[in-house]
Amino acid sequence: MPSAVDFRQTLRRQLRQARRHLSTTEQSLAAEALVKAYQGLSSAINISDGKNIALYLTNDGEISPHILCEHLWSLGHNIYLPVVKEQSLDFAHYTQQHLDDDTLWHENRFGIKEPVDVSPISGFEMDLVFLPLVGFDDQGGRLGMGGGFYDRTFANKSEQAKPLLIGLAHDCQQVASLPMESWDIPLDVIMTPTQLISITNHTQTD
Ligand SMILES: Nc1nc2c(c(=O)[nH]1)N(C=O)[C@@H](CNc1ccc(C(=O)N[C@@H](CCC(=O)O)C(=O)O)cc1)CN2
Ligand SMILES: Nc1ncnc2c1ncn2[C@@H]1O[C@H](COP(=O)(O)OP(=O)(O)OP(=O)(O)O)[C@@H](O)[C@H]1O
Repeated sequence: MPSAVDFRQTLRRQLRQARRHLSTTEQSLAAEALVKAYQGLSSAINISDGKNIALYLTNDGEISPHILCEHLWSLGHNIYLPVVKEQSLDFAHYTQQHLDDDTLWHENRFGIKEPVDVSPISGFEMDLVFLPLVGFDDQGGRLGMGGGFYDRTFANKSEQAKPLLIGLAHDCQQVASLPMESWDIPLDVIMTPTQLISITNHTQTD
């Protein structure tokens, strides 16, 4: 019988392939649809101005938060991107200046760009964290790239405490049920181009 680890690896390979095979048009429409999904979220919970919000730069066919990012900047939120440490993540401030200045960036060991920031801050200083993912289920289960970075970063988070963890995904990344491991931190919300799935009870972010 295949082990749970083998099962996660097989699923990871299949779901990564599925998202990489989406067309450029499908990717653009999906990125745009996230703004609508976010508007649904912010009308359901109270997200006041000037929040600290973590996004990510798209990689390997992930749904792109770049249009959502422009929207959040326009609302006056502070945007952060993950910075890979040894085994977990800190978050670096990301501003519109980064869009046209290559010197403000460097590449991490996975070839993903990170803002150069001498004092990135802890994930617990975020109000909302949008997480990339490979697979999800409707119970808040998340399968990531396999590094355990987000799980370690939020390992001591109690339910209800900030930040609100929101998985972003294409619809083709949904699976019926993911086997949860002891270290897996469940998502509070999942946003796809067509769904806003709320797992925990949250009425506001402050
Ligand atoms: N866009 C994005 N940023 C992210 C993550 C992510 O999943 N997506 N992470 C989520 O934790 C962290 C980085 N973890 C990652 C783990 C593996 C790979 C990856 O592409 N692995 C390749 C091998 C690349 C290499 O070693 O050079 C692979 O498995 O094919 C990327 C990011 C922080 N930033
Ligand atoms: N809190 C933790 N403490 C110690 N090890 C952990 C913790 N969280 C995860 N790990 C380890 O990280 C490894 C990868 O975990 P997992 O497969 O759940 O990563 P992932 O969620 O897919 O990755 P990512 O969050 O980077 O996208 C596991 O082998 C697990 O042992």
